[in-house]
Amino acid sequence: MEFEEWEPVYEAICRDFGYDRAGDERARDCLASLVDDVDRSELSSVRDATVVVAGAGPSLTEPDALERASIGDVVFAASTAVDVLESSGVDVDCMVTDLDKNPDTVRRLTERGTPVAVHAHGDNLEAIREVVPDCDDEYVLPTTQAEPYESVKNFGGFTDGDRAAFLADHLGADRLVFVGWDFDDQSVDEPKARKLEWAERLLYWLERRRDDRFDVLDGRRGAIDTDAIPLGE
Ligand SMILES: Nc1ncnc2c1ncn2[C@@H]1O[C@H](COP(=O)(O)OP(=O)(O)OP(=O)(O)O)[C@@H](O)[C@H]1O
Ligand SMILES: Nc1nc2c(c(=O)[nH]1)N=C(CO)CN2
Ligand SMILES: [Mg+2]
Repeated sequence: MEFEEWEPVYEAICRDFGYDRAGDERARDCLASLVDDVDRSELSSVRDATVVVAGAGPSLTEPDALERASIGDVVFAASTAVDVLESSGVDVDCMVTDLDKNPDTVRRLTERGTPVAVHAHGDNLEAIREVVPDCDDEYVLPTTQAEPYESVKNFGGFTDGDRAAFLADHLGADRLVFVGWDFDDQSVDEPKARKLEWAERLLYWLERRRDDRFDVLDGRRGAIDTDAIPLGE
């Protein structure tokens, strides 16, 4: 996605959460100073593949979610969804994270050669400084929600899970299959519930860009009213 297309959505997110764009840019520049722009061919298997996009909602532990997770050619998992899947015997091909939950998993995956898309934003500068230097940076794919800069890319998306879907789309995935997504999770706090609202809105946007090649677990396809919550206006 070109930054010009993403920017109005980004501005709406910043307004909604009171994020400071300069803070996102500082974290992005720090990440750029830690990770070089190298060719990352290990994700080439995504092209034309069925990609499972795992969120870290409570339903991920249900047997039918784990069964669905094993039907994809490739598995992209957000944050702690990696630990849940791997403890159930489902291997993950790419992790997407802002480093706020399970840094040891991030280190372990890069050391074994599994790419981790590490997101820099205004509230995780310390985590970037702490975790990224310990990783095998050949397997760190640096991302930002601000304008891309040097090695740090912007594929679109906001929360760890929807960024995983935008990344898979960017890499040429054929079908996206969603597991572990609980938009109406009553156990989350208010800021997290608002993040999940954005995730839902952004996945609907992605769905419209992708036509049919989108498969949401619980029949939500097309059920989100974006007129009620305008995107980027
Ligand atoms: N019910 C849910 N609870 C948590 N995450 C969910 C849920 N449903 C889907 N997800 C997806 O799984 C991802 C889990 O990542 P994580 O819990 O680290 O959140 P995050 O995006 O870093 O936001 P936060 O700042 O609130 O932690 C979320 O980003 C979201 O996209
Ligand atoms: N500035 C800022 N940006 C974010 C934040 C956050 O807490 N602060 N959380 C996100 C969820 O992955 C994504 N982006
Ligand atoms: Mg996170």
